[in-house]
Amino acid sequence: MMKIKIAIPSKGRISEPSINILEKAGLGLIDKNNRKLISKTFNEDIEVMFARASDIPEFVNDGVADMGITGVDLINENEADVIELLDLRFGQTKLVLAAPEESNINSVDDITEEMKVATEFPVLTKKYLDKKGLSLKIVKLSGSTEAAPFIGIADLITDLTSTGTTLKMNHLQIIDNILDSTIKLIGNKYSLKNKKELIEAVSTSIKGVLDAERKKLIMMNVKNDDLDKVKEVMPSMGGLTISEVLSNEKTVAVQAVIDEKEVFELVNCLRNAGAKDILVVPIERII
Ligand SMILES: Nc1ncnc2c1ncn2[C@@H]1O[C@H](COP(=O)(O)OP(=O)(O)OP(=O)(O)O)[C@@H](O)[C@H]1O
Ligand SMILES: O=P(O)(O)OC[C@H]1O[C@H](OP(=O)(O)OP(=O)(O)O)[C@H](O)[C@@H]1O
Ligand SMILES: [Mg+2]
Repeated sequence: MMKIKIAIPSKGRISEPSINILEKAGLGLIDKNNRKLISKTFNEDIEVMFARASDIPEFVNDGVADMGITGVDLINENEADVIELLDLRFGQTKLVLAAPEESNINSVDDITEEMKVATEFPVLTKKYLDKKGLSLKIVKLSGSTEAAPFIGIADLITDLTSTGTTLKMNHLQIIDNILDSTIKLIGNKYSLKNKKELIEAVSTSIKGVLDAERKKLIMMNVKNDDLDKVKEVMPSMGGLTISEVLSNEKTVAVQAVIDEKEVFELVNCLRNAGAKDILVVPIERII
């Protein structure tokens, strides 16, 4: 019987969201708390392997794992030849080139060849510098890159930023954008052929979770006399389900899937149109 392994980050900021999305997709982890490297899931053909986010691109490239969850920054830094299956819509960040605010580097044009750049991303940084026709020395670090200019080991850095707080706290300013990154579900090229069905099943389930995140199920009771008014204010997407409620007054139950952005306004309109017992319910998956 075919089995697949999905590599997910064992720690760090993208570990928990990765586990959550698998759980919502129906792939709850059975051994997630006992520090095992491999966990079974609710599906006996699908296992999860815990790894560092930075190792996952290579593991999926090499087929150690059939699928994986990791960032675009790390996929590109490792030059992994993997298939991108889904954008998981979290971990938005940018790789930027930055210099001390109090320096005379205000744009790429101010960079000179004797300068050094510190980074956790030497491959992406080298490619970027090559494109700009610059051949600076790259100092490879494995964290706290923002401190490099102030301890005198580099003039510039490239690092990830999302809120911008870390750059600001370290008195650094952005000189250029190098890469936009989010977290992706990726697949091994060969597994995608040999284990197509299982991989597609995982991918479809996770896509269902993502689709559901922005939707709500809305349910209400409506007297027959008010039904036309209610129908008028409901958005047409996907159609309404209308079923008879057994009660003295002629009443129906109406339900529909709506965009979460519409909820606030719609609930008010529905009340004014005569809807009663309005329920707004989260949806786990839409397949
Ligand atoms: N500040 C950030 N905001 C959003 N996403 C980020 C940020 N920093 C990193 N990421 C994304 O998270 C991925 C994993 O980061 P990383 O492995 O560094 O985990 P971490 O949470 O920073 O833990 P660690 O303490 O091990 O560095 C990165 O490759 C990147 O895609
Ligand atoms: O723009 P911000 O929201 O401030 O985020 C940027 C910071 O987040 C990451 O560091 P992380 O917290 O992962 O620490 P690390 O350097 O130990 O990886 C990144 O390396 C930056 O330092
Ligand atoms: Mg980090």
